[in-house]
Amino acid sequence: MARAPILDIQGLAVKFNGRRVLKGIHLSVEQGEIVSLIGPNGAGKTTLFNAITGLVRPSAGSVRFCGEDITGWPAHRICWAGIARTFQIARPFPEMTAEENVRIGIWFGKRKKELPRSRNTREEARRLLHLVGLEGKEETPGRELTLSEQRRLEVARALATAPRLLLLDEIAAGLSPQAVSHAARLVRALRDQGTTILLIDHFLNLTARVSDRLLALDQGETIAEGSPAQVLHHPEVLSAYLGERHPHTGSGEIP
Ligand SMILES: Nc1ncnc2c1ncn2[C@@H]1O[C@H](COP(=O)(O)OP(=O)(O)OP(=O)(O)O)[C@@H](O)[C@H]1O
Repeated sequence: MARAPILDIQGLAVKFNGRRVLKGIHLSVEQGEIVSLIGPNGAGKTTLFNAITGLVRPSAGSVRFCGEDITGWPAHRICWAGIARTFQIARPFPEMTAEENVRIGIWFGKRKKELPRSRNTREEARRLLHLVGLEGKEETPGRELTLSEQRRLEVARALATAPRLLLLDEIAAGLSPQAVSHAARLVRALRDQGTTILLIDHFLNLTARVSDRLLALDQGETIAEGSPAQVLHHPEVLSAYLGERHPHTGSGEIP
């Protein structure tokens, strides 16, 4: 029997004040896949993340995770079920050290009791900081980290809840080419360790490098789905980005 997809979204719709912001999205993600959501400003990418993670309640449709219907569950229960996310604007606790920020995630994710006796929360936090490339920054307060480091800290904090599905919101936006390469390596390494990944990548920095599959949204609807090569050359995707006059280049070109 075929295994159920890890994430199965059917006909998902979200309204804000009567305005339809997501209009019946379908998306199925298999265990171990890296899938990117792309689309111009206001397409509905973050709203889709919010609906999956319980921050907004869908007006129609369903979200199933590992075969279980999690539609409308509160955010903390969805996190405990195994879905973690980062936010577009990283907000580490500014006065806490990087290590303390990650330990909070371990406590929140209720994982302490699952850790092997030999590994306490401090060691686990350090392992995760090392994994995201923040070794040497363990004692640095959140407010003193660079933008790129704060994003990596967000990823470590999300990983601290031991997710099976990780949702990464614009982790490569505004980063240097070197930091984008680091983010790409990190995403692939996380997948290789068994985490399924859904990315939002408005600026298309990571899309072609890491994704198995893309879902392109525009004005709350799916306009294309398929391999990066198929979707990035799809006429509706080109026209959605051109219509926006891409903010990266100002020229309307997809970078
Ligand atoms: N809480 C809210 N209340 C009302 N409208 C909202 C709310 N959140 C999002 N919207 C609207 O929903 C639409 C989709 O927004 P969303 O943030 O999901 O787009 P996006 O694709 O993530 O865009 P961006 O790339 O700019 O982050 C936009 O028109 C936005 O103004």
